[in-house]
Amino acid sequence: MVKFYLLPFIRRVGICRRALPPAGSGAVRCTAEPFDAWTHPWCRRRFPPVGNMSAGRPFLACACFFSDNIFVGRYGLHVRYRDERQLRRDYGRALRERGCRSEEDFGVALREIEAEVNRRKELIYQSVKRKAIISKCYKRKHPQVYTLQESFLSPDFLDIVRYCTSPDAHLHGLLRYLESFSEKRIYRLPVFTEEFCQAFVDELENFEQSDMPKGRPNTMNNYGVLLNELGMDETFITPLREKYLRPITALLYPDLGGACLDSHKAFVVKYSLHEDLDLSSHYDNAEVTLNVSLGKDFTEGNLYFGELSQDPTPVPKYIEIEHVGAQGLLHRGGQIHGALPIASGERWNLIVWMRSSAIRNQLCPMCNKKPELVEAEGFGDGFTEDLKDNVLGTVDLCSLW
Ligand SMILES: O=C(O)CCC(=O)C(=O)O
Ligand SMILES: [Fe+2]
Repeated sequence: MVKFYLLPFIRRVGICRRALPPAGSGAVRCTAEPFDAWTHPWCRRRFPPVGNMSAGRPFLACACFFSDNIFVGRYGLHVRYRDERQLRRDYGRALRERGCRSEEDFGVALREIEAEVNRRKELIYQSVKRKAIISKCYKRKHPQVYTLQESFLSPDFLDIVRYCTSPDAHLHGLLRYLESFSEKRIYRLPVFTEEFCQAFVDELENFEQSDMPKGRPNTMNNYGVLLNELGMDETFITPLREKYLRPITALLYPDLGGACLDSHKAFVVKYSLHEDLDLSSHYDNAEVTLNVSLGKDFTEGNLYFGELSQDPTPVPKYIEIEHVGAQGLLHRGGQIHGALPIASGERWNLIVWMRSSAIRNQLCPMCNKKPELVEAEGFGDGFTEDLKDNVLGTVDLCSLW
């Protein structure tokens, strides 16, 4: 495992809560984590503990985060960046075709890319700082929305979860409850109540209007809120994923680790006429994504979905899907997708990128290689040190959960 310079960073600000076990030490194998986990009502299987560890192992990131999938907004292009020469060689033509014609244009793009690489290198440190300030100084308007309660969830969603956790649940039975879109394994389901969505968006607007420090949700969305920085991970998103979503994804996406989605990155994206209007085509750093429409009032802004990133076709077939308030879409993270421009109003959507360490430890979905692991904070990018030498093995571990 590559030891990266992020750990000194983290230690310096005094927030490091763990030490990585020395490579190859028995500690990696430790699964004796106190399981205050969710227990499946019928099979009594226990799910991994809430928190930022997976079976006793800290979450990690892949080093490709600092060089791959860098989005050059002005040309709508994702690039891999090592140095200027490599950029000219690998992307000179694609950039020219997109309007980057002069040396001056190229210089501007290069500076944009370098700024993004530097932003990524500073990201953990900045995010930890923001989170600490928000937790100390931000005055919540609707404190109740920070802790998931069953009353926030649509009764139809609870029926679906009940079905999925019943002893004889199977995929075809579940599909009767969901709206399916083509063969792309995209499904619509009710998630929240309208009242919850309104209170949640009102809270997010209150935060947005405050003078608290704010990070960008991801490399492509400029507006919205990172929910871990707001303090919603442990009390809201983790129980939502573990107790409610995972029984559903276990049936829908068993091949993607749907039964063992053990971490996430959750954020809210916001589109309005004077901010972001749309979202370019991309795939998510996730095995499975949940996208819930929270409101407010808007027109247009549909999502579109193409092929899987690993199966590009010469003429990709896109389907367009409308947002339905308080309802969510589940899709594979690797499914190429984007959002069309809104024509009026404001659109807020909750996005949960759910990750399975058992799957991504084999292949990083962002660089398509065996991940080069680097230390990270919180859930990192959902990787863990490989258990391939462990007697449990990753597949067994997955089915244990
Ligand atoms: O705009 C949306 O609703 C989709 C956002 C999205 O795909 C993402 O942030 O990964
Ligand atoms: Fe996405």
